[in-house]
Amino acid sequence: MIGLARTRRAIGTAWRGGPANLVSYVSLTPVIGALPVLIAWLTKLVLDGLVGPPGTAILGVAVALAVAAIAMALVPHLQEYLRTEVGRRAGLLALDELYGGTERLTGLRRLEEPTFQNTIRLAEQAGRDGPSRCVDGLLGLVQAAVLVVGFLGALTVLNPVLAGLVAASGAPALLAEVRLSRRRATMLWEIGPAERREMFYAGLLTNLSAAKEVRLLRLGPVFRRRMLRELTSAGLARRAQSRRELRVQGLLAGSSAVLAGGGLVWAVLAARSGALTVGDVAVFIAALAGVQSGLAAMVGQIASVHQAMLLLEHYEQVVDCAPDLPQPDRPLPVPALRDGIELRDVWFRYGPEHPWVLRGVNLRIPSGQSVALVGHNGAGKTTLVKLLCRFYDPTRGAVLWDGVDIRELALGELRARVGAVFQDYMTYDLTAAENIWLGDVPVDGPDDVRAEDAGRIEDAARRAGIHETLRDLPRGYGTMLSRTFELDGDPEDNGVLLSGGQWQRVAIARAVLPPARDVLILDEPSAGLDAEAERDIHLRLRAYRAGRTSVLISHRLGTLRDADLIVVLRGGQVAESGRHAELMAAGGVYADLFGMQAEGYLPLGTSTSTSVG
Ligand SMILES: Nc1ncnc2c1ncn2[C@@H]1O[C@H](COP(=O)(O)OP(=O)(O)OP(=O)(O)O)[C@@H](O)[C@H]1O
Repeated sequence: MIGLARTRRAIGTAWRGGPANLVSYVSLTPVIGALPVLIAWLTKLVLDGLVGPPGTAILGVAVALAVAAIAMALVPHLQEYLRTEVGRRAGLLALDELYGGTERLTGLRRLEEPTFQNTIRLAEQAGRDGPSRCVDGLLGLVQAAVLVVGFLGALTVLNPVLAGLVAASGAPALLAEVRLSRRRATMLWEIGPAERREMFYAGLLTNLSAAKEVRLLRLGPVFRRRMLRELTSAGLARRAQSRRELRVQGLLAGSSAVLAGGGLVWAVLAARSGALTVGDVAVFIAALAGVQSGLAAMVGQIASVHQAMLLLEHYEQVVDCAPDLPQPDRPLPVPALRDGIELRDVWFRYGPEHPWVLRGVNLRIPSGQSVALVGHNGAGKTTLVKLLCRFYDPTRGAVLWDGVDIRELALGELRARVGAVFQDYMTYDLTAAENIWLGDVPVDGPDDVRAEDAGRIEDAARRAGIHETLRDLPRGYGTMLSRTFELDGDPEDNGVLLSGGQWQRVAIARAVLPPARDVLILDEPSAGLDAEAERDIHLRLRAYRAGRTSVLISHRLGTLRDADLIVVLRGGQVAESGRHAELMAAGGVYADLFGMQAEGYLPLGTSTSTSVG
């Protein structure tokens, strides 16, 4: 049943890719199957005519044979063109569907599962050629079946026993091939992790972003050896499979050859005794070879369809995957934030096997105010803001938007109201303008920057203090910020690389491009900036944030002094909260951390107790 549904789906994809191509491809298939049978019979008639009594009319048969031979020479090329065209278009649709499926995964959890990554890799493989392999296999099966039936008919006329034997020899071959293909699909799944690791190590050897460390730490040899180790282990599994196939297919081919040899001897002896004509011998030889090769092709196609089906299972797992974040039947619209966001007794861990990161956090982020999150590394600050964006749902408790649980809200609308610069922001191998423009791309809008976007892109760059730098690049905002791709295929244009701080400003420009986000999250927005630039960006962002709700994370506590509320996370809970002066007066964790940082800026031997606060 599943196989039927999968076949229907594969054919449906090929049909949607181009019905005319598919119909032509299908129509040619039985023709190609029948042509060799026709040619063999016409050959027999010509041969019998030649050795028969003088005056037998063979010209018409000879012309028909020539036409059939010409068709046999040309039609397969046309079929091959149609086959690849159907495959190309079906692959395009299937991949579109596949990545559409991954878009339904609005959270991060599934993407963090290694098994799901393996599934995606095989699904991509299956999406690229699975539907076309299915269609090719089915049509190949029809083509081979026409050939087999035609020749089997001829063989039955000449030697019914041998015809029966040859036909029966197909059954064990079919069983063996289906088992082999199942084994092959399992092997592909099993070597998936090794192949992904192999690609990872190979990538490290050539990635620009890894190049500095790889060279300085001379990691090339270790990564190369690890890559080879993974490749070898995958290769061993592939070799075991190849050997298995060699054994089985060798045995099958050997028994076919013995059968064919026996048949040939019989035909020659029968011709000697006058039971067969020369033409009969010719058609017998062609029929024997035709039935055997047709059966082998049928078995091969069945195995190929079977394997494509097994791989399409991974494809379906991705395309039909349920959303990783439950969606309400009727999501509520997300109005502009009026009151504030509240975390109510939020508990969170990344999985049942992981430790708790947040343990009953209660926190209010009032609308229009700036809230700073402070805490040691791993305290859960980034995790908390990821929950605000609903990349994950709390394990217990709730995040409320103006009193409504964000699980009840339309996720797209919620995210449209939240802007963020994460610690691990993206650096896109695209132009400067595109790197900023990506901050506000309408879902159904154009795929490229338009001339009229230039003004707001520059405004955002100005707000992030990066306008002059981008303007002065060789091609201004049209300069490629990458050495990986050239601009418009121009080999002369290598693009430029920005410094870490400059990239950070580009990421900030991307976040502040939209006219108004209700909430702005800045996770270490100035970590890569020098002191002057840090002050500059904070002044700019303060002006931009004025009156908006913002959540700031920074280890440089000086930049958080003016926040309306400073929240210290410790042990997965809110350890203390208040304004800077209150927390300093309380003398708790924040005061300690602030004091330690301030000490670093004082002359050696000076105490902070009297100097900061
Ligand atoms: N995707 C993840 N899967 C499993 N554990 C994670 C994941 N992301 C973070 N963690 C763990 O959760 C804890 C909190 O991480 P988080 O990034 O929230 O800390 P943070 O306070 O932002 O730290 P930092 O100041 O270093 O940025 C850490 O122990 C981390 O190892």
